[in-house]
Amino acid sequence: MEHPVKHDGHLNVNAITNSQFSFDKVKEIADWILERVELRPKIGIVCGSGLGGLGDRLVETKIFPYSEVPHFPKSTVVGHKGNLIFGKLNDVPVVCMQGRFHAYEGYSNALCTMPMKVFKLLGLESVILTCAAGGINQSFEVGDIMLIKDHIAPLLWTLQNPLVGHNDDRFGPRFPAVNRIYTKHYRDLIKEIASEKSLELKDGVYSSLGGPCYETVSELRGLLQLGADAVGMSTAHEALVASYCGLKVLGIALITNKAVIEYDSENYPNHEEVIDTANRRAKDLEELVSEFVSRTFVQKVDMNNNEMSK
Ligand SMILES: O=P(O)(O)O[C@H]1O[C@H](CO)[C@@H](O)[C@H]1O
Ligand code: HPA
Repeated sequence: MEHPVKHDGHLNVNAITNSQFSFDKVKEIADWILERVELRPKIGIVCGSGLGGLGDRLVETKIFPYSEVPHFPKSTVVGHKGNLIFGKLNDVPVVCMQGRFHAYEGYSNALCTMPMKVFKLLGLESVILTCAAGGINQSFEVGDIMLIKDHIAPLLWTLQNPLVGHNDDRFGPRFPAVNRIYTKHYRDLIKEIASEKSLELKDGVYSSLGGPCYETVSELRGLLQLGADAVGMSTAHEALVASYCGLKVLGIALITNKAVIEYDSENYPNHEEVIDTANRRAKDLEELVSEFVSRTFVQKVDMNNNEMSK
């Protein structure tokens, strides 16, 4: 597709636009993968900080370190291993990103969300985004698991939005609606699974800022006023691009620390606590996700059989 903005015969690609990942470039990545893997998963999983154990649960795997995948950058954050894994989770074919890319690593939001476009071209229908987050909601405890029902992402209100730039309709529409990013029937299903497992699931709004610094007390108070329950530095832009690409989205945040909303408190957030909590609580989250994956798959097979018998 012809890019509308040209300068001296070259594409006028700003540092931060989705033009960095044109359809052809994303297709090159997807084709490279498809040539090397036989599995054709419908579900993708992104592992948040310290939550890479989900990837280790896969069997019959084919593992690509990000360094081997064309146009994939390095994962530089502790708790993000940097592997793209194809395999089976609870007998269901999945692709798992064991580690994500963050804007504070120096990557544009277009790059951070590029894997969602790759997922689309791999033929995926859904993505499960997991993340570590600080609990702003004062009733949340460290270790709680929060189902994301919506997000507040101030950076997406600016030209840092990864959809800024030439729109390629093969990915999604120019003006996507974003009031239903986190798929309702996925949220209902995971609540049902959690209740069967007697696991308490909080429901809340995830907010995301750019990082890498944690938030000031006043920023957190502001986010609380806006209706945020948790805060992190990822996920919202991935959810946006996944939904724009037509993927169904499930978002789960592990509350790894309490956001400090008292001035002059002795407490402060730190990545060691984030990783420790994630390691401690990963098992419940992994089991929830595994069960969710097999139930959605079974529902899908049922639906297809019903469709075929009609
Ligand atoms: O969102 P994930 O990748 O889970 O990680 C969260 O944890 C890190 C901060 O401790 C930040 O990267 C924040 O976004
Ligand atoms: N703030 C931002 N990102 C985070 C936090 C936090 O408190 N905890 C985990 N990721």
